[in-house]
Amino acid sequence: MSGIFISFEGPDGAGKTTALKKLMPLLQAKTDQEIVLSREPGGSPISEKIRKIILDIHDEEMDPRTEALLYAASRRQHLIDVILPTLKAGKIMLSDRFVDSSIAYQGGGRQIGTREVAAVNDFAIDGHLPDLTIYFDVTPAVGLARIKKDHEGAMDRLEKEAISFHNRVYDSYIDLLKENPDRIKKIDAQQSPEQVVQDALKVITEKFPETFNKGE
Ligand SMILES: Nc1ncnc2c1ncn2[C@@H]1O[C@H](COP(=O)(O)OP(=O)(O)OP(=O)(O)O)[C@@H](O)[C@H]1O
Ligand SMILES: Cc1cn([C@H]2C[C@H](O)[C@@H](COP(=O)(O)O)O2)c(=O)[nH]c1=O
Repeated sequence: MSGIFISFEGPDGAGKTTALKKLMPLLQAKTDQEIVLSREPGGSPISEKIRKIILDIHDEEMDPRTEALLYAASRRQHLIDVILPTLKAGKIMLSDRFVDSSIAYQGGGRQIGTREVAAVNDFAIDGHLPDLTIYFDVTPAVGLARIKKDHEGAMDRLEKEAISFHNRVYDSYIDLLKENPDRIKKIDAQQSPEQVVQDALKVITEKFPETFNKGE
């Protein structure tokens, strides 16, 4: 039995974390394969340590390329510690963010360049791309308003960036969607939380009908 790797992407405040919590039990009810949920940056002990450095609001002077390398390093360790063992065991891996986040945030947002950031990440991921990526589409204005309402006083270093940064991230995601129509599927994340979960469930079960076939 081979595993399935699904990543979840979107601008800050898109609602991925909220949706994943509700999606997990719904998906698990449709398959006998175990589902593992993780996140980036982080997801394993070393990667979580790197996460703290990257998102620390006091690291104002962090160079953009240092930031890109840290995200890639965190990703590499997460891949080795969690993603590959999960897939090798025939389980289903759900990751809240993966390589597309680096292309959008560091490539586009930080203006390092998508090819440059992809090259660094090629070294880190060694060809291991998700089988499916669900992109939560929300405008930066809506996403940031949600975050401000939720935890304005505890916003991280990336969330605190200017709206121009978040607009570039958004534009890069749209480019990624156009460039990867088979792998990346968009859902409207400005709908109600319940509808967002239903749409994500539909995309996943339609893509892998033989895996998510319980209770049909
Ligand atoms: N569909 C929705 N409509 C309105 N508010 C939502 C919706 N989904 C999530 N939210 C709210 O938006 C905020 C951000 O949601 P969440 O943390 O799930 O987003 P996220 O994609 O994980 O963000 P980030 O990547 O920035 O951590 C939370 O306060 C959450 O309750
Ligand atoms: C993986 C990854 C993430 N980011 C950014 C995106 C968010 O602003 C934070 C992560 O916080 P979250 O609340 O866990 O979503 O980091 C990035 O810039 N590059 C990446 O590769």
